[in-house]
Amino acid sequence: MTAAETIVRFDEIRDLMKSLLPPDEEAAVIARNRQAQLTKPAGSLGRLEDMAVWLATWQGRNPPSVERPYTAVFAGNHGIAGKGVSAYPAEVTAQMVRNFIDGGAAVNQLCSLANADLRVYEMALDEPTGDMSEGPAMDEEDCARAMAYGMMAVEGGIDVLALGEMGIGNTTAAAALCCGLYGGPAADWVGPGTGIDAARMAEKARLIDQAVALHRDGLDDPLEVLRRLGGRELAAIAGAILAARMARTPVLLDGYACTAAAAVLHALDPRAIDHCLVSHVSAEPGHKHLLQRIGKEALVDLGLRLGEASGAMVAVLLLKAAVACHNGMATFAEAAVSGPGETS
Ligand SMILES: Cc1cc2ncn([C@H]3O[C@H](COP(=O)(O)O)[C@@H](O)[C@H]3O)c2cc1C
Ligand SMILES: O=C(O)c1cccnc1
Repeated sequence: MTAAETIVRFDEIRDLMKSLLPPDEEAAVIARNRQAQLTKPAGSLGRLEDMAVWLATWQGRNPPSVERPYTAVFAGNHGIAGKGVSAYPAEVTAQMVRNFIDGGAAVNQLCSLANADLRVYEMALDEPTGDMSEGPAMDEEDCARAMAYGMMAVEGGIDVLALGEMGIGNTTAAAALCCGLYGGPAADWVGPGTGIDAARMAEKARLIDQAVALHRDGLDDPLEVLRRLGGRELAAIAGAILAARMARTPVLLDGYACTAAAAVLHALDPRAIDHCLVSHVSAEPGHKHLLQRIGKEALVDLGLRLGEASGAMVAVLLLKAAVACHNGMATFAEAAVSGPGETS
């Protein structure tokens, strides 16, 4: 495999996409069989059962474990933020990075609760990407390097990788990625983000429509969509998802911005995000449409619209619940409990 630190071109990313590890079907069968023997009516733990089987399948081992969750939050700044698309100023990105380091953000509290290591990856915050409504957000090297940076965040020995982002203006980038990948008017994909009013939301959509029109000749290629309409933190998320696949590390995606980054890989090859679960459905309205496009159902709907991997961390807690039951419960035989239709 190409060493991530040397990647500067999309062709190198395309090469990596050719060697996606398949699911470990043997691990999946073992986990599913175990679920069938545990002391509960068949299927009664619902999606907790699926989560345990998913974890075993993509970790490629039984029993699956969630002792070492790792949370990566990528931070980037966006040229389009200068056009008033967010309720908050661009400085907040760097200020929130400081807050993450000092332990004061929502994601810090959730990581403490889940016993997860949190790492924040700052990506050239003083040099925002280009304004997509006037030109490409990034050149190929900047975008490929951002993806490679995300790949390097994936270390060995991680049980599950929770991904998140921080970047004022990035719900605009997320909506633009969706428009670029799936088409439709931007109004179908935009939302209030940090809390803009209807007039600013209309302007947000107008700017995205302008950007998509400007870049229309390059939008057949999902990596070009990412380069022209995305952002560094979103490219890094895509890179981290890809590297996690190579490392047999299951991934929990966060909200709209994070899923939009994953959708770029899905557009390149629908199998590329099979090892990812969508943690929650964001209150950002485009997220629901996006989940339909990529064929995934979120674990929960809590009305979150924060980002930072906050929803992914709630999902880590659910995953811990799933694994505790899966690994710790007695089987019918062990507990001498009669199975369905058995008489004692
Ligand atoms: C204090 C604060 C903390 C945040 N944590 C995540 N976001 C979230 O809001 C931003 C996206 O919304 P928009 O596109 O409207 O700018 C991202 O940085 C995202 O992670 C935050 C935003 C703020 C203001
Ligand atoms: O769902 C998200 O990713 C989201 C929503 C609002 C603000 N920031 C992120």
